[in-house]
Amino acid sequence: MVLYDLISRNIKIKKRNFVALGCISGLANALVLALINNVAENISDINRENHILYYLILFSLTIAIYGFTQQRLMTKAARTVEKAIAGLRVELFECVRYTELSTLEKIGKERIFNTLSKELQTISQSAQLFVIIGQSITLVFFTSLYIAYHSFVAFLVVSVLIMLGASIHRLRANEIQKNMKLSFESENMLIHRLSDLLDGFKEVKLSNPRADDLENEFIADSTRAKNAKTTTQTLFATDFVLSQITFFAATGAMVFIVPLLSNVYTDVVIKVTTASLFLIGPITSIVGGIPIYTTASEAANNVLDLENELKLASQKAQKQGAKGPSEIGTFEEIKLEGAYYQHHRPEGERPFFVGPVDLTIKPGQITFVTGGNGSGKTTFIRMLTGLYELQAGQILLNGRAITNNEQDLYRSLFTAVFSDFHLFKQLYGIRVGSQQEIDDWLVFLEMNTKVSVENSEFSTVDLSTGQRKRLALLSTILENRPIYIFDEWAADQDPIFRRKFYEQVLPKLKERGNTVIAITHDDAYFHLADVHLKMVEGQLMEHNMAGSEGVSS
Ligand SMILES: Nc1ncnc2c1ncn2[C@@H]1O[C@H](COP(=O)(O)OP(=O)(O)OP(=O)(O)O)[C@@H](O)[C@H]1O
Repeated sequence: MVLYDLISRNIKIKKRNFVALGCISGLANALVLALINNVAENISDINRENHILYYLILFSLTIAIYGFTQQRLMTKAARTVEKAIAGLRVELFECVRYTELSTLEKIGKERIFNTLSKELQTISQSAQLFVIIGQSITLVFFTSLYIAYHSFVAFLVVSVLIMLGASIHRLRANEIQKNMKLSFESENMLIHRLSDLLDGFKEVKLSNPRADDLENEFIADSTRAKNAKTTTQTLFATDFVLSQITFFAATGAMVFIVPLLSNVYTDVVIKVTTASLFLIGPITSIVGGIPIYTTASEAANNVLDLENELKLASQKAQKQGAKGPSEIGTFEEIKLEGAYYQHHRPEGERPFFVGPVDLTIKPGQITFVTGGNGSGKTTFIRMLTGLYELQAGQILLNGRAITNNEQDLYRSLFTAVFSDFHLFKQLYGIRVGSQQEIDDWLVFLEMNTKVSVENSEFSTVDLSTGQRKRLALLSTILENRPIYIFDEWAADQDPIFRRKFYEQVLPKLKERGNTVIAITHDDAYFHLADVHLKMVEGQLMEHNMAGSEGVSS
Protein backbone atom coordinates (compact mmCIF):
# COMPACT_ATOMS: atom_id res chain seq x y z
CA MET A 1 0.00 0.00 0.00
CA VAL A 2 3.04 2.24 0.31
CA LEU A 3 2.77 2.89 -3.44
CA TYR A 4 -0.88 3.95 -3.17
CA ASP A 5 -0.12 6.10 -0.10
CA LEU A 6 2.72 7.85 -1.93
CA ILE A 7 0.60 8.56 -5.00
CA SER A 8 -2.49 9.65 -3.09
CA ARG A 9 -0.57 11.78 -0.60
CA ASN A 10 -0.76 15.06 -2.47
CA ILE A 11 -3.59 14.52 -4.92
CA LYS A 12 -7.17 13.68 -4.27
CA ILE A 13 -7.90 10.34 -5.93
CA LYS A 14 -11.59 10.07 -6.74
CA LYS A 15 -11.81 6.45 -5.62
CA ARG A 16 -15.54 6.23 -6.35
CA ASN A 17 -14.99 7.10 -10.04
CA PHE A 18 -12.22 4.52 -10.35
CA VAL A 19 -14.26 1.82 -8.62
CA ALA A 20 -17.35 2.60 -10.73
CA LEU A 21 -15.43 2.55 -14.02
CA GLY A 22 -13.55 -0.60 -12.93
CA CYS A 23 -16.77 -2.40 -12.00
CA ILE A 24 -18.52 -1.45 -15.26
CA SER A 25 -15.50 -2.52 -17.30
CA GLY A 26 -15.09 -5.80 -15.35
CA LEU A 27 -18.82 -6.51 -15.57
CA ALA A 28 -18.86 -5.83 -19.32
CA ASN A 29 -15.92 -8.19 -19.72
CA ALA A 30 -17.70 -10.94 -17.75
CA LEU A 31 -20.90 -10.31 -19.75
CA VAL A 32 -18.99 -11.11 -22.93
CA LEU A 33 -18.32 -14.55 -21.45
CA ALA A 34 -21.93 -15.04 -20.39
CA LEU A 35 -23.22 -13.97 -23.83
CA ILE A 36 -20.84 -16.26 -25.72
CA ASN A 37 -21.71 -19.21 -23.48
CA ASN A 38 -25.41 -18.50 -23.80
CA VAL A 39 -25.37 -18.11 -27.59
CA ALA A 40 -23.17 -21.21 -28.05
CA GLU A 41 -25.48 -23.27 -25.89
CA ASN A 42 -28.72 -22.10 -27.54
CA ILE A 43 -27.55 -21.35 -31.08
CA SER A 44 -30.20 -23.49 -32.81
CA ASP A 45 -33.08 -21.96 -30.78
CA ILE A 46 -31.74 -18.44 -31.35
CA ASN A 47 -31.45 -19.01 -35.12
CA ARG A 48 -34.90 -20.48 -35.27
CA GLU A 49 -36.43 -17.53 -33.47
CA ASN A 50 -34.37 -15.02 -35.50
CA HIS A 51 -32.76 -13.56 -32.36
CA ILE A 52 -29.21 -13.66 -33.60
CA LEU A 53 -29.21 -9.93 -34.54
CA TYR A 54 -30.44 -9.05 -31.08
CA TYR A 55 -27.55 -10.99 -29.48
CA LEU A 56 -25.06 -9.51 -31.93
CA ILE A 57 -26.15 -5.96 -31.01
CA LEU A 58 -25.99 -6.83 -27.30
CA PHE A 59 -22.55 -8.36 -27.80
CA SER A 60 -21.28 -5.26 -29.71
CA LEU A 61 -22.77 -2.94 -27.09
CA THR A 62 -21.06 -4.86 -24.27
CA ILE A 63 -17.70 -4.67 -26.07
CA ALA A 64 -18.23 -0.92 -26.72
CA ILE A 65 -18.97 -0.32 -23.01
CA TYR A 66 -15.91 -2.34 -22.05
CA GLY A 67 -13.70 -0.44 -24.54
CA PHE A 68 -14.96 2.98 -23.43
CA THR A 69 -14.66 2.38 -19.67
CA GLN A 70 -11.30 0.63 -20.00
CA GLN A 71 -9.87 3.51 -22.05
CA ARG A 72 -11.22 6.09 -19.55
CA LEU A 73 -9.82 4.09 -16.66
CA MET A 74 -6.34 3.82 -18.16
CA THR A 75 -6.20 7.50 -19.16
CA LYS A 76 -7.40 8.57 -15.70
CA ALA A 77 -4.84 6.35 -13.97
CA ALA A 78 -1.98 7.63 -16.15
CA ARG A 79 -3.05 11.24 -15.51
CA THR A 80 -3.32 10.66 -11.75
CA VAL A 81 0.03 8.89 -11.40
CA GLU A 82 1.89 11.39 -13.62
CA LYS A 83 0.41 14.28 -11.62
CA ALA A 84 1.54 12.63 -8.40
CA ILE A 85 5.03 11.99 -9.83
CA ALA A 86 5.36 15.60 -10.98
CA GLY A 87 4.47 16.75 -7.46
CA LEU A 88 6.85 14.25 -5.87
CA ARG A 89 9.70 15.34 -8.15
CA VAL A 90 9.30 18.95 -7.07
CA GLU A 91 8.86 17.91 -3.44
CA LEU A 92 12.11 15.91 -3.48
CA PHE A 93 13.90 18.77 -5.24
CA GLU A 94 12.67 21.07 -2.47
CA CYS A 95 13.75 18.58 0.21
CA VAL A 96 17.25 18.60 -1.25
CA ARG A 97 17.14 22.38 -1.48
CA TYR A 98 16.15 22.83 2.16
CA THR A 99 18.24 20.08 3.66
CA GLU A 100 21.48 20.74 5.48
CA LEU A 101 24.84 20.41 3.71
CA SER A 102 26.04 17.85 6.25
CA THR A 103 22.98 15.64 5.51
CA LEU A 104 23.63 15.86 1.80
CA GLU A 105 27.27 14.86 2.32
CA LYS A 106 26.11 11.85 4.36
CA ILE A 107 23.44 10.70 1.87
CA GLY A 108 25.60 11.08 -1.22
CA LYS A 109 24.79 12.36 -4.71
CA GLU A 110 24.39 8.90 -6.24
CA ARG A 111 21.40 7.94 -4.13
CA ILE A 112 19.66 11.24 -4.84
CA PHE A 113 20.24 10.92 -8.62
CA ASN A 114 19.10 7.30 -8.61
CA THR A 115 15.94 8.05 -6.62
CA LEU A 116 14.95 11.18 -8.51
CA SER A 117 15.44 9.60 -11.93
CA LYS A 118 15.13 5.80 -11.97
CA GLU A 119 12.86 5.19 -8.99
CA LEU A 120 10.30 7.84 -9.98
CA GLN A 121 10.33 6.45 -13.52
CA THR A 122 9.64 2.96 -12.15
CA ILE A 123 6.63 4.31 -10.24
CA SER A 124 5.45 6.15 -13.35
CA GLN A 125 5.60 2.93 -15.40
CA SER A 126 3.33 1.20 -12.91
CA ALA A 127 0.37 3.51 -13.65
CA GLN A 128 -1.36 1.24 -16.17
CA LEU A 129 -0.63 -1.71 -13.94
CA PHE A 130 -2.99 -0.39 -11.26
CA VAL A 131 -5.79 -0.42 -13.79
CA ILE A 132 -4.95 -3.79 -15.27
CA ILE A 133 -4.64 -5.44 -11.84
CA GLY A 134 -7.77 -3.68 -10.53
CA GLN A 135 -9.76 -4.57 -13.61
CA SER A 136 -8.48 -8.16 -13.58
CA ILE A 137 -9.53 -8.56 -9.95
CA THR A 138 -13.00 -7.27 -10.87
CA LEU A 139 -13.15 -9.70 -13.75
CA VAL A 140 -12.06 -12.62 -11.57
CA PHE A 141 -14.76 -11.58 -9.07
CA PHE A 142 -17.59 -11.47 -11.64
CA THR A 143 -16.43 -14.64 -13.38
CA SER A 144 -16.31 -16.39 -10.00
CA LEU A 145 -19.88 -15.20 -9.37
CA TYR A 146 -20.83 -16.63 -12.75
CA ILE A 147 -19.24 -19.97 -11.75
CA ALA A 148 -20.93 -19.83 -8.32
CA TYR A 149 -24.29 -19.22 -10.02
CA HIS A 150 -23.88 -22.42 -12.00
CA SER A 151 -22.15 -24.59 -9.39
CA PHE A 152 -21.25 -23.63 -5.83
CA VAL A 153 -18.88 -26.59 -5.53
CA ALA A 154 -16.99 -25.42 -8.66
CA PHE A 155 -16.80 -21.94 -7.14
CA LEU A 156 -15.32 -23.33 -3.89
CA VAL A 157 -12.72 -25.37 -5.81
CA VAL A 158 -11.68 -22.33 -7.90
CA SER A 159 -11.53 -20.07 -4.81
CA VAL A 160 -9.35 -22.49 -2.82
CA LEU A 161 -6.92 -22.91 -5.70
CA ILE A 162 -6.75 -19.16 -6.44
CA MET A 163 -6.00 -18.46 -2.76
CA LEU A 164 -3.34 -21.15 -2.79
CA GLY A 165 -1.73 -19.51 -5.84
CA ALA A 166 -1.82 -16.09 -4.17
CA SER A 167 -0.18 -17.34 -0.96
CA ILE A 168 2.79 -18.80 -2.92
CA HIS A 169 3.93 -15.26 -3.68
CA ARG A 170 3.51 -14.03 -0.10
CA LEU A 171 5.80 -16.77 1.20
CA ARG A 172 8.79 -15.43 -0.71
CA ALA A 173 8.06 -11.70 -0.43
CA ASN A 174 10.87 -11.12 2.12
CA GLU A 175 13.52 -12.76 -0.02
CA ILE A 176 12.38 -10.77 -3.04
CA GLN A 177 12.50 -7.52 -1.06
CA LYS A 178 16.00 -8.28 0.27
CA ASN A 179 17.32 -8.83 -3.24
CA MET A 180 15.65 -5.70 -4.53
CA LYS A 181 17.37 -3.62 -1.81
CA LEU A 182 20.68 -5.18 -2.74
CA SER A 183 20.23 -4.34 -6.41
CA PHE A 184 19.27 -0.71 -5.53
CA GLU A 185 22.47 -0.34 -3.46
CA SER A 186 24.58 -1.89 -6.22
CA GLU A 187 23.01 0.48 -8.75
CA ASN A 188 23.93 3.44 -6.52
CA MET A 189 27.52 2.22 -6.59
CA LEU A 190 27.33 1.85 -10.38
CA ILE A 191 26.33 5.52 -10.65
CA HIS A 192 29.23 6.39 -8.34
CA ARG A 193 31.73 4.48 -10.55
CA LEU A 194 30.25 6.04 -13.68
CA SER A 195 30.65 9.53 -12.16
CA ASP A 196 34.27 8.60 -11.39
CA LEU A 197 34.78 7.65 -15.03
CA LEU A 198 33.10 10.76 -16.45
CA ASP A 199 34.31 13.35 -13.92
CA GLY A 200 37.80 11.87 -13.84
CA PHE A 201 37.92 11.02 -17.54
CA LYS A 202 41.23 12.81 -18.16
CA GLU A 203 42.92 11.09 -15.20
CA VAL A 204 41.51 7.74 -16.29
CA LYS A 205 42.76 8.29 -19.87
CA LEU A 206 46.26 8.95 -18.57
CA SER A 207 46.51 5.77 -16.51
CA ASN A 208 45.66 2.29 -17.68
CA PRO A 209 46.09 0.73 -14.21
CA ARG A 210 43.60 3.29 -12.83
CA ALA A 211 41.21 2.60 -15.69
CA ASP A 212 41.57 -1.17 -15.11
CA ASP A 213 40.93 -0.89 -11.36
CA LEU A 214 37.92 1.35 -11.94
CA GLU A 215 36.56 -1.05 -14.55
CA ASN A 216 37.09 -4.03 -12.23
CA GLU A 217 35.15 -2.28 -9.47
CA PHE A 218 32.43 -1.41 -11.98
CA ILE A 219 32.26 -5.04 -13.13
CA ALA A 220 32.09 -6.25 -9.49
CA ASP A 221 29.19 -3.87 -8.73
CA SER A 222 27.51 -4.73 -12.00
CA THR A 223 27.80 -8.46 -11.18
CA ARG A 224 26.31 -7.85 -7.72
CA ALA A 225 23.40 -5.97 -9.32
CA LYS A 226 23.00 -8.71 -11.96
CA ASN A 227 22.96 -11.48 -9.32
CA ALA A 228 20.45 -9.68 -7.12
CA LYS A 229 18.19 -8.96 -10.11
CA THR A 230 18.52 -12.49 -11.49
CA THR A 231 17.58 -13.97 -8.10
CA THR A 232 14.57 -11.65 -7.92
CA GLN A 233 13.48 -12.48 -11.47
CA THR A 234 13.98 -16.22 -10.84
CA LEU A 235 11.75 -16.00 -7.76
CA PHE A 236 9.14 -14.15 -9.79
CA ALA A 237 9.41 -16.65 -12.66
CA THR A 238 8.92 -19.61 -10.30
CA ASP A 239 5.93 -17.82 -8.76
CA PHE A 240 4.53 -17.27 -12.22
CA VAL A 241 4.88 -20.90 -13.24
CA LEU A 242 3.46 -22.15 -9.93
CA SER A 243 0.50 -19.79 -10.30
CA GLN A 244 -0.09 -21.01 -13.86
CA ILE A 245 0.03 -24.62 -12.66
CA THR A 246 -2.45 -23.75 -9.92
CA PHE A 247 -4.67 -22.20 -12.55
CA PHE A 248 -4.50 -25.27 -14.79
CA ALA A 249 -5.22 -27.37 -11.73
CA ALA A 250 -8.34 -25.22 -11.16
CA THR A 251 -9.50 -25.76 -14.76
CA GLY A 252 -8.71 -29.49 -14.54
CA ALA A 253 -10.65 -29.68 -11.28
CA MET A 254 -13.75 -28.49 -13.17
CA VAL A 255 -13.82 -31.67 -15.23
CA PHE A 256 -12.09 -34.15 -12.92
CA ILE A 257 -13.19 -33.18 -9.39
CA VAL A 258 -16.37 -31.08 -9.55
CA PRO A 259 -18.46 -33.90 -11.17
CA LEU A 260 -17.28 -36.24 -8.37
CA LEU A 261 -18.25 -33.82 -5.61
CA SER A 262 -21.66 -32.82 -6.92
CA ASN A 263 -24.36 -33.97 -9.28
CA VAL A 264 -23.86 -31.56 -12.13
CA TYR A 265 -25.02 -31.90 -15.70
CA THR A 266 -22.65 -31.91 -18.65
CA ASP A 267 -23.76 -28.44 -19.79
CA VAL A 268 -22.89 -27.03 -16.35
CA VAL A 269 -19.45 -28.65 -16.48
CA ILE A 270 -18.90 -27.08 -19.92
CA LYS A 271 -20.02 -23.65 -18.65
CA VAL A 272 -17.81 -23.61 -15.53
CA THR A 273 -14.85 -25.01 -17.50
CA THR A 274 -15.24 -22.30 -20.16
CA ALA A 275 -15.54 -19.72 -17.38
CA SER A 276 -12.40 -20.95 -15.64
CA LEU A 277 -10.57 -20.87 -19.00
CA PHE A 278 -11.80 -17.30 -19.34
CA LEU A 279 -9.94 -16.55 -16.09
CA ILE A 280 -6.55 -17.24 -17.72
CA GLY A 281 -6.27 -13.66 -19.07
CA PRO A 282 -6.93 -11.76 -15.81
CA ILE A 283 -5.01 -14.23 -13.65
CA THR A 284 -1.99 -14.00 -15.96
CA SER A 285 -2.26 -10.17 -15.79
CA ILE A 286 -2.36 -10.26 -11.98
CA VAL A 287 0.51 -12.75 -11.61
CA GLY A 288 2.57 -11.08 -14.38
CA GLY A 289 1.92 -7.67 -12.79
CA ILE A 290 3.19 -8.70 -9.35
CA PRO A 291 6.92 -8.20 -10.24
CA ILE A 292 6.19 -4.72 -11.62
CA TYR A 293 4.03 -3.87 -8.64
CA THR A 294 6.66 -5.15 -6.17
CA THR A 295 9.43 -3.22 -7.97
CA ALA A 296 7.30 -0.06 -7.93
CA SER A 297 6.49 -0.56 -4.22
CA GLU A 298 10.19 -0.94 -3.45
CA ALA A 299 10.86 2.22 -5.48
CA ALA A 300 8.17 4.00 -3.44
CA ASN A 301 9.91 2.80 -0.25
CA ASN A 302 13.22 4.18 -1.50
CA VAL A 303 11.62 7.52 -2.35
CA LEU A 304 10.05 7.73 1.13
CA ASP A 305 13.31 6.71 2.87
CA LEU A 306 15.25 9.40 1.04
CA GLU A 307 12.59 12.00 1.70
CA ASN A 308 12.52 11.17 5.42
CA GLU A 309 16.29 11.36 5.72
CA LEU A 310 16.38 14.68 3.89
CA LYS A 311 13.56 16.10 5.98
CA LEU A 312 15.00 14.93 9.25
CA ALA A 313 17.78 17.49 9.20
CA SER A 314 16.00 20.05 7.09
CA GLN A 315 14.43 23.24 8.20
CA LYS A 316 11.44 22.54 6.02
CA ALA A 317 9.21 21.47 8.87
CA GLN A 318 10.00 24.68 10.69
CA LYS A 319 9.45 26.65 7.50
CA GLN A 320 6.05 25.09 7.06
CA GLY A 321 5.18 25.48 10.71
CA ALA A 322 6.21 29.07 11.20
CA LYS A 323 7.02 31.61 8.56
CA GLY A 324 10.38 33.22 9.17
CA PRO A 325 10.96 36.96 9.11
CA SER A 326 11.32 38.64 5.71
CA GLU A 327 14.38 40.66 6.65
CA ILE A 328 17.19 40.38 9.11
CA GLY A 329 18.52 43.94 9.26
CA THR A 330 21.79 45.36 8.07
CA PHE A 331 25.04 43.72 9.05
CA GLU A 332 26.83 45.66 11.77
CA GLU A 333 28.61 42.82 13.52
CA ILE A 334 28.78 39.03 13.44
CA LYS A 335 29.91 37.30 16.59
CA LEU A 336 30.74 33.61 16.99
CA GLU A 337 30.50 32.43 20.60
CA GLY A 338 31.91 29.00 21.38
CA ALA A 339 31.13 27.89 17.82
CA TYR A 340 31.87 24.17 17.40
CA TYR A 341 31.42 21.60 14.63
CA GLN A 342 32.61 18.01 14.41
CA HIS A 343 32.62 16.05 11.14
CA HIS A 344 30.79 12.76 10.98
CA ARG A 345 33.31 9.90 10.97
CA PRO A 346 32.92 6.14 10.73
CA GLU A 347 33.28 4.44 14.13
CA GLY A 348 36.88 3.87 15.19
CA GLU A 349 38.26 6.82 13.17
CA ARG A 350 39.57 9.90 14.91
CA PRO A 351 36.98 12.68 14.65
CA PHE A 352 37.94 16.11 13.33
CA PHE A 353 36.41 19.20 14.86
CA VAL A 354 36.73 22.96 14.58
CA GLY A 355 36.32 25.18 17.62
CA PRO A 356 35.23 26.35 20.00
CA VAL A 357 35.65 29.60 18.06
CA ASP A 358 35.06 33.05 19.54
CA LEU A 359 35.33 35.73 16.90
CA THR A 360 33.89 39.09 15.88
CA ILE A 361 33.60 40.22 12.27
CA LYS A 362 33.10 43.90 11.52
CA PRO A 363 31.75 45.40 8.28
CA GLY A 364 34.21 46.68 5.68
CA GLN A 365 37.11 44.58 6.94
CA ILE A 366 39.30 42.32 4.83
CA THR A 367 40.06 39.12 6.76
CA PHE A 368 42.52 36.49 5.57
CA VAL A 369 42.35 32.93 6.91
CA THR A 370 45.50 30.88 6.49
CA GLY A 371 46.59 27.45 7.65
CA GLY A 372 47.84 24.06 6.48
CA ASN A 373 45.89 21.61 4.35
CA GLY A 374 43.18 19.88 6.34
CA SER A 375 43.54 22.31 9.26
CA GLY A 376 39.82 23.19 9.11
CA LYS A 377 39.64 26.49 7.17
CA THR A 378 36.81 25.40 4.86
CA THR A 379 34.94 23.82 7.77
CA PHE A 380 35.22 27.11 9.67
CA ILE A 381 33.90 29.08 6.66
CA ARG A 382 30.94 26.70 6.40
CA MET A 383 30.22 27.22 10.11
CA LEU A 384 30.46 30.99 9.78
CA THR A 385 28.16 31.13 6.74
CA GLY A 386 25.57 28.85 8.36
CA LEU A 387 26.18 26.04 5.82
CA TYR A 388 27.06 23.73 8.71
CA GLU A 389 24.71 23.87 11.69
CA LEU A 390 26.72 24.51 14.82
CA GLN A 391 26.77 21.58 17.23
CA ALA A 392 27.61 23.92 20.12
CA GLY A 393 27.84 27.67 20.58
CA GLN A 394 25.98 30.33 18.66
CA ILE A 395 26.14 33.02 16.02
CA LEU A 396 25.02 36.50 16.97
CA LEU A 397 24.09 39.06 14.34
CA ASN A 398 24.16 42.63 15.64
CA GLY A 399 24.20 41.26 19.20
CA ARG A 400 21.21 38.91 18.74
CA ALA A 401 21.45 35.13 18.37
CA ILE A 402 20.30 33.76 14.98
CA THR A 403 17.22 31.58 15.35
CA ASN A 404 16.43 28.53 13.18
CA ASN A 405 13.84 30.52 11.24
CA GLU A 406 16.44 33.16 10.41
CA GLN A 407 19.09 30.76 9.03
CA ASP A 408 18.12 31.36 5.39
CA LEU A 409 18.16 35.11 5.77
CA TYR A 410 21.44 34.93 7.67
CA ARG A 411 23.02 32.87 4.86
CA SER A 412 21.85 35.45 2.34
CA LEU A 413 24.28 37.95 3.86
CA PHE A 414 27.04 35.99 2.11
CA THR A 415 28.14 35.37 -1.44
CA ALA A 416 31.00 33.00 -2.16
CA VAL A 417 33.41 31.45 -4.62
CA PHE A 418 34.37 28.13 -3.01
CA SER A 419 37.48 26.20 -4.02
CA ASP A 420 35.19 23.51 -5.50
CA PHE A 421 32.92 26.22 -6.97
CA HIS A 422 30.18 25.57 -9.48
CA LEU A 423 29.75 28.10 -12.27
CA PHE A 424 26.09 28.54 -13.23
CA LYS A 425 25.71 29.49 -16.90
CA GLN A 426 22.47 31.24 -16.03
CA LEU A 427 22.61 33.98 -13.41
CA TYR A 428 19.97 32.39 -11.17
CA GLY A 429 18.64 34.76 -8.52
CA ILE A 430 20.78 37.70 -9.65
CA ARG A 431 18.89 40.81 -10.66
CA VAL A 432 21.42 42.68 -12.76
CA GLY A 433 21.34 46.48 -12.53
CA SER A 434 22.44 47.61 -16.00
CA GLN A 435 24.17 46.10 -19.01
CA GLN A 436 26.81 48.84 -18.69
CA GLU A 437 27.68 47.63 -15.17
CA ILE A 438 28.18 44.06 -16.45
CA ASP A 439 30.24 45.19 -19.43
CA ASP A 440 32.46 47.37 -17.19
CA TRP A 441 33.14 44.43 -14.88
CA LEU A 442 33.84 42.12 -17.85
CA VAL A 443 36.46 44.61 -19.03
CA PHE A 444 37.90 44.93 -15.51
CA LEU A 445 38.11 41.14 -15.15
CA GLU A 446 39.66 40.96 -18.67
CA MET A 447 36.92 38.65 -19.89
CA ASN A 448 35.14 40.98 -22.34
CA THR A 449 36.72 39.38 -25.44
CA LYS A 450 35.69 35.90 -24.31
CA VAL A 451 32.23 36.19 -22.84
CA SER A 452 29.17 38.37 -22.90
CA VAL A 453 26.07 38.33 -20.73
CA GLU A 454 22.73 38.28 -22.47
CA ASN A 455 19.34 37.60 -20.91
CA SER A 456 20.99 36.91 -17.56
CA GLU A 457 23.13 34.18 -19.08
CA PHE A 458 26.83 33.86 -19.89
CA SER A 459 27.33 33.34 -23.64
CA THR A 460 29.66 30.46 -22.77
CA VAL A 461 31.21 28.73 -19.77
CA ASP A 462 33.51 26.50 -21.84
CA LEU A 463 36.62 28.28 -20.63
CA SER A 464 39.84 27.65 -18.74
CA THR A 465 39.63 27.05 -14.97
CA GLY A 466 41.07 30.50 -14.20
CA GLN A 467 38.61 32.16 -16.59
CA ARG A 468 35.66 30.24 -15.15
CA LYS A 469 36.73 31.43 -11.70
CA ARG A 470 36.68 35.02 -12.94
CA LEU A 471 33.09 34.52 -14.11
CA ALA A 472 32.19 33.02 -10.71
CA LEU A 473 33.73 36.15 -9.18
CA LEU A 474 31.66 38.32 -11.53
CA SER A 475 28.50 36.48 -10.43
CA THR A 476 29.24 37.29 -6.78
CA ILE A 477 30.02 40.92 -7.63
CA LEU A 478 26.70 41.27 -9.45
CA GLU A 479 24.96 39.58 -6.52
CA ASN A 480 26.33 42.34 -4.29
CA ARG A 481 25.89 40.78 -0.85
CA PRO A 482 27.37 42.39 2.29
CA ILE A 483 29.98 39.65 2.88
CA TYR A 484 32.26 38.01 0.30
CA ILE A 485 33.83 34.60 0.89
CA PHE A 486 36.74 33.48 -1.27
CA ASP A 487 38.25 30.04 -0.76
CA GLU A 488 41.70 30.13 -2.41
CA TRP A 489 40.23 32.18 -5.25
CA ALA A 490 43.57 33.29 -6.69
CA ALA A 491 45.11 29.80 -6.72
CA ASP A 492 44.31 29.29 -10.43
CA GLN A 493 45.16 32.83 -11.60
CA ASP A 494 48.30 33.96 -13.40
CA PRO A 495 50.64 36.18 -11.32
CA ILE A 496 49.42 39.38 -12.98
CA PHE A 497 45.76 38.77 -12.35
CA ARG A 498 46.52 37.36 -8.90
CA ARG A 499 48.09 40.73 -8.06
CA LYS A 500 45.07 42.50 -9.56
CA PHE A 501 42.75 40.41 -7.37
CA TYR A 502 44.53 41.31 -4.13
CA GLU A 503 45.49 44.89 -4.99
CA GLN A 504 42.45 46.04 -6.97
CA VAL A 505 39.44 43.70 -6.70
CA LEU A 506 39.48 43.30 -2.90
CA PRO A 507 40.03 47.05 -2.23
CA LYS A 508 37.26 47.84 -4.75
CA LEU A 509 34.88 45.59 -2.79
CA LYS A 510 35.99 47.19 0.46
CA GLU A 511 35.36 50.59 -1.07
CA ARG A 512 31.79 49.51 -1.89
CA GLY A 513 31.39 48.72 1.82
CA ASN A 514 31.62 44.95 1.38
CA THR A 515 33.31 42.71 3.91
CA VAL A 516 35.77 40.13 2.61
CA ILE A 517 36.82 36.86 4.23
CA ALA A 518 39.37 35.03 2.09
CA ILE A 519 41.13 31.73 2.63
CA THR A 520 44.55 32.14 1.09
CA HIS A 521 48.09 30.78 0.97
CA ASP A 522 49.47 33.85 -0.88
CA ASP A 523 51.84 35.20 1.77
CA ALA A 524 53.04 37.99 -0.57
CA TYR A 525 49.71 39.73 0.04
CA PHE A 526 49.13 39.04 3.74
CA HIS A 527 49.91 42.68 4.53
CA LEU A 528 46.72 43.76 2.69
CA ALA A 529 44.48 42.14 5.30
CA ASP A 530 42.92 44.10 8.16
CA VAL A 531 42.67 40.87 10.16
CA HIS A 532 44.78 37.76 9.69
CA LEU A 533 43.51 34.53 11.23
CA LYS A 534 45.36 31.27 11.28
CA MET A 535 43.84 27.80 11.57
CA VAL A 536 45.87 25.09 13.27
CA GLU A 537 44.27 21.66 13.80
CA GLY A 538 40.77 23.11 14.04
CA GLN A 539 41.84 25.93 16.39
CA LEU A 540 41.49 29.47 15.06
CA MET A 541 43.92 32.17 16.23
CA GLU A 542 45.22 35.63 15.35
CA HIS A 543 48.19 35.07 13.04
CA ASN A 544 50.70 37.29 14.82
CA MET A 545 49.85 35.81 18.16
CA ALA A 546 49.96 32.17 17.06
CA GLY A 547 50.76 29.95 19.96
CA SER A 548 50.18 32.62 22.58
CA GLU A 549 46.76 34.23 22.43
CA GLY A 550 44.04 33.03 20.06
CA VAL A 551 40.45 33.59 19.14
CA SER A 552 39.63 29.92 19.72
CA SER A 553 39.44 28.74 23.25
N1 LIG B 1 32.60 16.18 4.33
C1 LIG B 1 33.46 15.76 5.27
N2 LIG B 1 33.19 14.67 6.00
C2 LIG B 1 34.00 14.23 6.96
N3 LIG B 1 35.17 14.85 7.28
C3 LIG B 1 35.51 15.95 6.59
C4 LIG B 1 34.69 16.47 5.55
N4 LIG B 1 35.26 17.57 5.05
C5 LIG B 1 36.42 17.74 5.75
N5 LIG B 1 36.57 16.77 6.66
C6 LIG B 1 37.65 16.63 7.66
O1 LIG B 1 37.92 17.92 8.15
C7 LIG B 1 39.29 18.23 8.06
C8 LIG B 1 39.44 19.70 7.66
O2 LIG B 1 38.93 19.86 6.36
P1 LIG B 1 38.82 21.30 5.71
O3 LIG B 1 38.29 21.12 4.33
O4 LIG B 1 38.05 22.18 6.62
O5 LIG B 1 40.34 21.76 5.70
P2 LIG B 1 41.05 22.97 4.94
O6 LIG B 1 41.88 23.66 5.98
O7 LIG B 1 40.07 23.80 4.22
O8 LIG B 1 41.99 22.17 3.94
P3 LIG B 1 42.56 22.59 2.50
O9 LIG B 1 43.55 23.69 2.70
O10 LIG B 1 43.22 21.34 2.05
O11 LIG B 1 41.39 22.98 1.66
C9 LIG B 1 39.88 17.28 7.06
O12 LIG B 1 41.14 16.85 7.49
C10 LIG B 1 38.92 16.11 7.05
O13 LIG B 1 39.41 15.13 7.92
